[in-house]
Amino acid sequence: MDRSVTDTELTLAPASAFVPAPATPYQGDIARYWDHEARPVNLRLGDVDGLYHHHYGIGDVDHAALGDPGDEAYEKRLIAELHRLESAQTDVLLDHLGPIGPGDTLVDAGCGRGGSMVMAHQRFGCTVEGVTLSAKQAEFANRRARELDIDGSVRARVCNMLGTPFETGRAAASWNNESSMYVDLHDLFAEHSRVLAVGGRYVTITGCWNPRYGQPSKWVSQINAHFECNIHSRREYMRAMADNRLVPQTVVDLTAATLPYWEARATSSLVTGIEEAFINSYKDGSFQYLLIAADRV
Ligand SMILES: C[S@@+](CC[C@H](N)C(=O)[O-])C[C@H]1O[C@@H](n2cnc3c(N)ncnc32)[C@H](O)[C@@H]1O
Ligand SMILES: CC(C)=CCC/C(C)=C/COP(=O)(O)OP(=O)(O)O
Ligand SMILES: [Mg+2]
Repeated sequence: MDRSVTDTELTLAPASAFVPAPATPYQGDIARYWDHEARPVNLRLGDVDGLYHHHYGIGDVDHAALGDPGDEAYEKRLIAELHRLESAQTDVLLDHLGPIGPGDTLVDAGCGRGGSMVMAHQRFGCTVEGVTLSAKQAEFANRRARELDIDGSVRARVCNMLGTPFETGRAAASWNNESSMYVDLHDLFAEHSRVLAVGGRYVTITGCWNPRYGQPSKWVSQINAHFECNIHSRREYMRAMADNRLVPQTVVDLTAATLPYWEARATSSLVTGIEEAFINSYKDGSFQYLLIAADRV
């Protein structure tokens, strides 16, 4: 396992005070990437209701709510609509966590600015522990939790998801929301398997390349270069889960459900230039947007 800090160090330090050294030079690059990230497509969407996401949306665009593209307020409505679809994505992930009660603890591996953690706490009343490589993201998530007065239940730490300080066998559920493409899947699932209670639930929503296409397409390579990540194949997910006592219970292909989000986003003023790669790779079958829910057995 790839540990960068000891349990004792994390127990003694307040959540935000201690920033461990990255376990690898790559992780240092990723920490810097997210420390400096401030794209309007993320901040302006988060400003809609204070839930800040770094993942994509699913579901149909409500064209009636959007109204006439010629209207002055159209762009504002489009931003609200894209944000609604991103929160809908989190809702679907949470739907697959199983029965969670207020006494339970959940783990968000690669928690970003914490939008999914807040939504999980608001739905279940439970404790949510998040980890991110970025000190800026952890500070942001913890500040939002304080503003919402839920900092007793929702906490982000700067920590490598491959070596967390969480107790073995305690978490009722854990997830990766678009964060598994930054790590080796065998190392990742070994750590989820360790922290989860037997019978606990693991859920990921992820983009993966489709082995039926053959190899990663040029669009998939473009997405990797854009985000400095390393998208895995669907087959790798299944194999690494099977090797780590995670048995897929549900696999949902969300590819068709995410296309309306991308097509709407491509028309907005907040485009980042990566929209074409997502749309083309989803359409040519080389890339899939999947939810996998697995039981820890
Ligand atoms: C695309 S963002 C997703 C954020 C969040 N899950 C969401 O849905 O808004 C990827 C996140 O993974 C985190 N990450 C990448 N590699 C990591 C690692 N080895 N340990 C912890 N976090 C990691 C990044 O710091 C970032 O917060
Ligand atoms: C599905 C895949 C392959 C995801 C890669 C991980 C990633 C960068 C997700 C979105 O983050 P973001 O919300 O910061 O990105 P953007 O700025 O494009 O909205
Ligand atoms: Mg985004």
